[in-house]
Amino acid sequence: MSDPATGIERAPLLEIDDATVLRGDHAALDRLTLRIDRGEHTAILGRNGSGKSTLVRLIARELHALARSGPPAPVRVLGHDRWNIAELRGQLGIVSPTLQQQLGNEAGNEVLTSVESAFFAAHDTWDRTVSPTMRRRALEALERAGASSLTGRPLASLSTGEARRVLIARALVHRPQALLLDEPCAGLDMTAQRAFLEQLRELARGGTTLLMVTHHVEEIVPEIGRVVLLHRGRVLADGPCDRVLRDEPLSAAFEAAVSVGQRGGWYSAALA
Ligand SMILES: Nc1ncnc2c1ncn2[C@@H]1O[C@H](COP(=O)(O)OP(=O)(O)OP(=O)(O)O)[C@@H](O)[C@H]1O
Repeated sequence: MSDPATGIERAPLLEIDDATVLRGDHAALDRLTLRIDRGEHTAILGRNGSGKSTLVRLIARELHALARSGPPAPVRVLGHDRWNIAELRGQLGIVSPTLQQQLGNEAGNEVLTSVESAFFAAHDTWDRTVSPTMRRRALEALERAGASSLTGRPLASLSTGEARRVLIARALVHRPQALLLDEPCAGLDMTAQRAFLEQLRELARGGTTLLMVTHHVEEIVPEIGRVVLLHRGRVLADGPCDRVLRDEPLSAAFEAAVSVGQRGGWYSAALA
């Protein structure tokens, strides 16, 4: 869909329509319907096993919804249901534990080289000449991810938090409209977590839409205006933070008495 006034594509960032994903003989996502607009910073929150990683892998085309006859397609990103993986990554940068593991496998590489290699992954080419434009964009992505100072270091020497920043830089190199972040703070201590979240806030303020998938309320940055609570593969609650991040919905989602606190735009949760 395009805006007649501007000609700019206005399709939502993400549309999931009645999608069921089986893992084993069990529906990890059960007739899930979700629409997220561009610029709508959103957290998808749920306890272990609620279907969060399955959702990320569905969006990333690593898993597929059950086939059904007729439109609409179960997953559309920016209005399109048929993307090749490289094109998709150009529009929606993905930061996930799987990708972090892949980065770990390149441990011998240097940081800038690793970020530049994202261009070749996206274009599936044998010619690996780094043009001046590619170098400029890789350096710019490192800067935006707060990772410029890591240039020159081998990946193997980086801490978990530093490696996560390099992963974000790799996602940003294509200047995507949005970042899909699966458990972005896993493995970070509280200082590294806050510094990393501040970097995400910068990106959000700079126009990159954040889609954050997490089981930690504390990771929901103040820029995020909408929370989708996932429970047993279904949407349990969906709405503004001040409506969803409350004792009652979180207690239902986590199947325990949860008490929610709020301070300066940040939320916290603990067992009551
Ligand atoms: N390979 C698999 N085979 C069978 N069942 C699976 C498989 N992977 C996941 N599941 C099941 O699918 C459901 C959703 O799993 P998923 O990994 O999406 O949850 P999650 O919310 O990401 O959990 P976590 O927070 O622990 O990462 C769970 O019940 C899980 O046991």
